[in-house]
Amino acid sequence: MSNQLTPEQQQRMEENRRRALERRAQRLGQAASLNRPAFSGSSVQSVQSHKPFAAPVREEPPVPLSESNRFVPPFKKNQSSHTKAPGPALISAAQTSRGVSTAPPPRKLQIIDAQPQNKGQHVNSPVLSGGSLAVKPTHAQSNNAPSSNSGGAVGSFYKQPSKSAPNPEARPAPSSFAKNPAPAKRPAISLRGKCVPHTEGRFRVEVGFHAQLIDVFKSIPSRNFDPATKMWNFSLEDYQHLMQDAAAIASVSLGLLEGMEAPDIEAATSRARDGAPLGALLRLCSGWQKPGAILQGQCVLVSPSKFEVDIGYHVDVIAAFKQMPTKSYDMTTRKWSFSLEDYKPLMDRLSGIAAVEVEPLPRAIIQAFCARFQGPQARSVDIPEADLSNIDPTLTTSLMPFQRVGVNFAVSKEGRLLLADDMGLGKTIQAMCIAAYYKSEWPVLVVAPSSVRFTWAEAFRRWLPSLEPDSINVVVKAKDNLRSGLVNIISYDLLSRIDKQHPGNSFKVLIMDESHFMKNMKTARCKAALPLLKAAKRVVLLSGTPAMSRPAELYTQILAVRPTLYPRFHDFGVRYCDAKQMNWGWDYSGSSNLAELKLLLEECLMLRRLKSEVLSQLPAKQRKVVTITIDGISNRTKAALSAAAKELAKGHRNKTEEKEALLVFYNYTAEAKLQAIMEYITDMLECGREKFLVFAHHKLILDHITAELSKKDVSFIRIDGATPSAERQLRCEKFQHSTKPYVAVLSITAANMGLTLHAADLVIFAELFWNPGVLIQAEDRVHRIGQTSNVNIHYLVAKGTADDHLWPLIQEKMNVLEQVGLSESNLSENAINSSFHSKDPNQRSIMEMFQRSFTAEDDIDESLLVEAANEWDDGTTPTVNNSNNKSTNKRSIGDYFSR
Ligand SMILES: Nc1ncnc2c1ncn2[C@@H]1O[C@H](COP(=O)(O)OP(=O)(O)OP(=O)(O)O)[C@@H](O)[C@H]1O
Repeated sequence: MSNQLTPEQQQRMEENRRRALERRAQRLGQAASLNRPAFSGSSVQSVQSHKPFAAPVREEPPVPLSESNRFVPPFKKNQSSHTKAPGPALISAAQTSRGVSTAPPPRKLQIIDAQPQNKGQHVNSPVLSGGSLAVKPTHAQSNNAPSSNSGGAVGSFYKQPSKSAPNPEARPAPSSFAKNPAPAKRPAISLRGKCVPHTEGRFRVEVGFHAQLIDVFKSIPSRNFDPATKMWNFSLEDYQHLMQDAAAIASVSLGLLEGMEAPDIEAATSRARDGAPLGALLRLCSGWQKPGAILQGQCVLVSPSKFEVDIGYHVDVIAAFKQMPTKSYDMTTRKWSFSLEDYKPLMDRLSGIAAVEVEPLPRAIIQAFCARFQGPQARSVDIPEADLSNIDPTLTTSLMPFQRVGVNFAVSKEGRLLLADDMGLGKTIQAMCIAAYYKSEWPVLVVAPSSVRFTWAEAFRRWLPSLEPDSINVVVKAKDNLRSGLVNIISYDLLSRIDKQHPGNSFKVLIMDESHFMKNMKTARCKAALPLLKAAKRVVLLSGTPAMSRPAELYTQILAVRPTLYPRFHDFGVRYCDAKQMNWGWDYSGSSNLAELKLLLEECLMLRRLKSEVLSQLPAKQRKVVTITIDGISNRTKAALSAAAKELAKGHRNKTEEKEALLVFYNYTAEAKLQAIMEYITDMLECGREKFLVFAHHKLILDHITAELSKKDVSFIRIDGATPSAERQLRCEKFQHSTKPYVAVLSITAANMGLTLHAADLVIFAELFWNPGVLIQAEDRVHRIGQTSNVNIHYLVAKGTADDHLWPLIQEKMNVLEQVGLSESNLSENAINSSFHSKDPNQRSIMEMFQRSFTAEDDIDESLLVEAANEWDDGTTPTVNNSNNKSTNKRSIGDYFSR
């Protein structure tokens, strides 16, 4: 690509430069008129005069503000200092700390650069250049990074630094975290700025251009750039976050916002150690390439406290290794590893060997594990127990020990995490508890696959009974209000049709269920979630399978939780996706350094427990009610369903008629659930459930599922009444031994016994059946000897259908079976769904009718039932009142039961 600028470009640059100079002159003029120092690169502070994070040394006179632009901070803690402040002018941060406020003394963020900027460098030009880094196939690819969008699917999640932006890796690393910077190396602050009140609830940063600072701005969720003033403004919520990140830029000093607490940089950096301050460690991340090197190697983190140097043989390298006190050589892998406390001394030695180039640990790793570089005395602290006393005891007392650990982890990460527990480990209850911990910041938004929206609503009702039922808002139409409830639940698909930019549509607490739905930045789902993620303070991502095939799929989720960890996808891709430059661009489909990635995720944002790890805490069978919706059904089915319900509510002359009416209702229920059932199965597949069983009763449903699976090219077996006995075993074997995703589509009545399918641990009941004994037998196709996991049973239950009556009936009968020891898990404990306990006397009587009609002693001949269902499926709709309106050539349902 040519470096020549066109005359047009040159003219534009010149104009920009002129404008920038004008702006700067204006600022200097304003500053002079306020009788205070201007933000200038020339006002270099004496390095002797301060320590990082010590009380400010630069005394700024009060900034006069008029009454109209007086800023009232939202934090009670400091408000007194303002309300008591005399006169129209606000007192400065320094004065506040000294005189009035009880808050800890605010500190001026002054950062020391190891390598001072060029004197005379203009504040409006990028402070540091990208450097001239050698591009090598393995290590130096990031210097050849593509522009923001070349990150493929994920390149533009949070706006990435543009190609022209200097590479932050190539700049001297900040030393803001140094406790005792070496005096000789202390740098100059080249750019000063300050935070001032903006509109209500926001502040802006008045500062000149600094590429690295712009990167920080762009990583702040609530950022907004005002083109008129050319200034960035942010929500006060992000103040601490921004100031902490800005503090890491050595050459920048930002004045505190009046009335705000000083950012807790000390806490963030207290882990940095004397021997290897973070700044010094971060400096190793840049400038490590050696154009003349003949041997290349790489440092890789291999445990939270150890790193390995992957490099070929070189006598000087081995000599350097041998001098390290914590050295360890693995004879099998032939690799040397060291404790992190030896990282800096070793890297210093290796950098002195001209022929050898060793890629350092990435910046993200250094920041995440900074405490571990301090040596054995500074190993990680236990995660503290979160105070859950303000949360409904129904929820907190039910948490299993590992779930409590999950909540503690989330709180220790300030409500931003990826909870990646194995399926069925209760991510829902943990997420609700985490959200409830931050209840003062509600309303909360839950984004979930559409098939489980109502299940979420039920879960909130069940576990947080103190919530008013009408405070739970399930958004079903694009024009519905997204914030009408305290708890709001919406599907990913609907989200993409709602105006997220609407100021009223942002949430501080966000739960994204099945967050791998966002794995591809290009999808509408991901784009829809983006503005919400940027604005949220607490982000709880839930997924049992955050990445299904490659690490690149994790990127958007990492960015959603920790935007500053890997702000550029390309850097992530080079380290963990084995990025390769092809003719057509970069290929990020590979994987590399996976063990290190796992360590990084676990340290910073991810918690994942496998069933095998917590098996002793789990019941052997875990049943779950999945509330599905039949909203999308045709008017014809809707009308038929309600006619069937009405017919059932009428008195009936005899038992046969009663049964017939019930079965008609049951049959129409099958029709109504068809679409939602398939939607749920599709979601399960998309969530990475590889092998599972789906039981249904109606041929209509079995046919529909198998047809749809064929269309999706998903392998399946089907066993129903028409499957010859010899064939059954073969099909089971096929399912058991297959290594690819497989679904077993089974008839409740024809495949509930005699089959072993324990290669799966998930059973979905697409339909209910009135005989719980049959259901338990069906469940036991996976829950049997040979099963090494606990099994999950999902019952799909649709409101407004026969399920309303069948489900309580099943629950009651299962409880009876459980009491006599015939059902292993207590359904009322594990799968209770209070809204299905109908108090409506009319519904109750229908349920009793079901109970009466299908009691054990009067059990229906299953084959007749199947035949009846088949008849229905064949398109002959039996009439409710068979005596008046009987089909001439087909028997009605009533015929099957009149004996
Ligand atoms: N502490 C608990 N006490 C009682 N029931 C629980 C508890 N934790 C989870 N469950 C039940 O276990 C079932 C599975 O929980 P949940 O659906 O939250 O799992 P999950 O991790 O989200 O699974 P998936 O990844 O399949 O969605 C649900 O019926 C839930 O109510």
